[in-house]
Amino acid sequence: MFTIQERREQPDSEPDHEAAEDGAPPALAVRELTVRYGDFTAVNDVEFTVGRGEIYGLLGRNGAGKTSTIAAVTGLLRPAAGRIDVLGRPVEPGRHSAARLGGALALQPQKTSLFPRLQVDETLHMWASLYPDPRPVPELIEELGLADKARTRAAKLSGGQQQRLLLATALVGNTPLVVLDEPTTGLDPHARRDAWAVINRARAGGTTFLLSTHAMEEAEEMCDRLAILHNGRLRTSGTPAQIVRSLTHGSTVTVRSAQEDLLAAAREEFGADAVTAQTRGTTRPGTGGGVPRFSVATEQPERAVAWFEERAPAADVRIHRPTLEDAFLAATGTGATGPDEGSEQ
Ligand SMILES: Nc1ncnc2c1ncn2[C@@H]1O[C@H](COP(=O)(O)OP(=O)(O)OP(=O)(O)O)[C@@H](O)[C@H]1O
Repeated sequence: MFTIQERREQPDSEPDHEAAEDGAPPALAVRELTVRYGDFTAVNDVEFTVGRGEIYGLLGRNGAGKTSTIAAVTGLLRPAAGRIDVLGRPVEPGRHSAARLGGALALQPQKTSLFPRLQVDETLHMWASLYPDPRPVPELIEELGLADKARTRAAKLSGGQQQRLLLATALVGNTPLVVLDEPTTGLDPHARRDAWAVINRARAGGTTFLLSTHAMEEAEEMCDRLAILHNGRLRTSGTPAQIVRSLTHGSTVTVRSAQEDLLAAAREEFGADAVTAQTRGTTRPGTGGGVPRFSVATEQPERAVAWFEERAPAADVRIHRPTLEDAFLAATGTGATGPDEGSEQ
């Protein structure tokens, strides 16, 4: 667990996104946001800021409050409390709030928003007509890999093709801020990477993205910064590397070896506290289950591996570096405590 103080001391701590150097307001500022459904509080005092040209990710377990946050940001629901500014202008909730923001913001619609009888090109022309400065539809159809489906009705697209069409409807507005709710769910690995490339190209052109995702690889690859929501609260935020560092305990080297003195030697070399003997697991043939195992917590895994290679050349030695998924599990597991701890303030 970490504190705000600790995070501030990190050398690559987050830049201040309150305002760009030229004094321009950030793409998105969410302050003290609370969303309630009746008596139930789905989003509780959440704050974050997205700088211009950033890709900012919202992570959280099912029901954590991501979609509710997005709905408030895009003006689709009226928050119980808080303030949301897009490019310095307050979001006023209402059915046409995105349009009222003067084409500043586009939201990827839900699949149910597709008109089943409209063709791909017709769908995109319809969405393009809602914005003051839309992107050319044929160009976007090409970019999203839908050229051979341009004249196909939405109802006849596969699930993944519909997902790509939805991403295209969010991008066709050519807006400074694009909000995507799980943009790559249901896409095959090729299509997912194509979608990432499309998003990255738009970002290179200056577009800012707020996106929610359950895909840790996507969050790590795509997002400049992330916020993890847990039970409606902002649990932590920062760059993926900062979040991994702050919520995990460094690298581990796991060792399997039948060499009898190795465990004792490792305790002497790395310190008894750093070495954890594992209880024997499976003894299925070929799994190595019968061979004693232990792990070494270390900040210098390569040095530890070199030490084992010299000391026990036959040992099976592997490095496990903590991942964003490890950090996510630590932040949102049943043991996760202190929802405010480490929040970006
Ligand atoms: N219209 C609604 N009425 C009542 N409760 C709602 C409504 N919409 C969402 N909730 C509740 O608010 C909480 C947050 O829901 P939300 O959809 O924001 O979560 P999420 O993080 O987007 O989840 P998921 O990853 O499953 O999409 C959940 O407990 C959900 O049941």
